[in-house]
Amino acid sequence: MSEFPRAERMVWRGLACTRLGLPNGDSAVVSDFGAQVLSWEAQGQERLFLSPRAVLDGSAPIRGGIPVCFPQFNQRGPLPKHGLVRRTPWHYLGAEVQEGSISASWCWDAEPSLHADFPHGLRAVLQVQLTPAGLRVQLQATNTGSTALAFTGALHSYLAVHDAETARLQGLEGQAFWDAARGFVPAVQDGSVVLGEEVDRVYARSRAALQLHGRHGVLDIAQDGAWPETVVWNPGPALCAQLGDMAADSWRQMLCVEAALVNQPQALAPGASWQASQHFQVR
Ligand SMILES: O=P(O)(O)OC[C@H]1O[C@@H](O)[C@H](O)[C@@H](O)[C@@H]1O
Repeated sequence: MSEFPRAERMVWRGLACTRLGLPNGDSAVVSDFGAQVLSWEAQGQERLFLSPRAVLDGSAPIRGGIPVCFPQFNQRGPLPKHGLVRRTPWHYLGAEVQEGSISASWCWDAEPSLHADFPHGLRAVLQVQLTPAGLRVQLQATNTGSTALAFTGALHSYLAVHDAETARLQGLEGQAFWDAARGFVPAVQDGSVVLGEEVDRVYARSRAALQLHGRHGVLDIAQDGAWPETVVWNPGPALCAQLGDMAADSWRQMLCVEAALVNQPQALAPGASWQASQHFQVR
């Protein structure tokens, strides 16, 4: 803890990271690998899930925290699942103190030669801002090449759940969705989302913040309109048992609530930029 907001470069569980800290004790740890937030502590509680079996040696995407899926969501295109940037180091740009808060940024650059299926110039910048009891993550994309491109993506936030029996996600009631775990059949959300069976749903974004209710209070989850969809994912016990980087009961400890761009790829003309953020606030 220190008197002022501060950013510290460090090695955290073997990974080059930046730790952001506030005078009230809140902190966030962000890895250069994937520009991935790995920990966010607010009001003395860890708010993100990081799998006890996460691979942290740079050989695979990290299971937990806030992976950045970009420039492709899931398997909706020819690139590796969830895109290129979650499996590679980003360049740390530095940190900036604002009144009562601190933010840090990372960038990732693609040249047309980077990947045969993505022959474009693209720059991604991720900014992570820590505020009292809050965390804002913003992704910016700029077409730095000479050809038009289109992308999909997500901030794949793994939120910590401390009591699977009573945890519930509110705020999606009445929203249209389809569930990849149930044959992609269009449906409308009835009531809260609870943990149990696998859910792999893509919802139309809700204008109002969602609320994750749990043992440690309520977490408000908001995303701006440039993320048109919200993905809610929990593998449930059967799929979780097949995931080598999850413990058998990890599905009971997390719920992914992802700010996403899935259904309609975003076009970017040469020189054009796009940006969108997701915001978490403990009540
Ligand atoms: O195991 P991965 O590649 O990190 O993906 C996890 C999940 O990510 C979600 O965003 C997808 O909707 C799921 O279909 C997918 O299984």
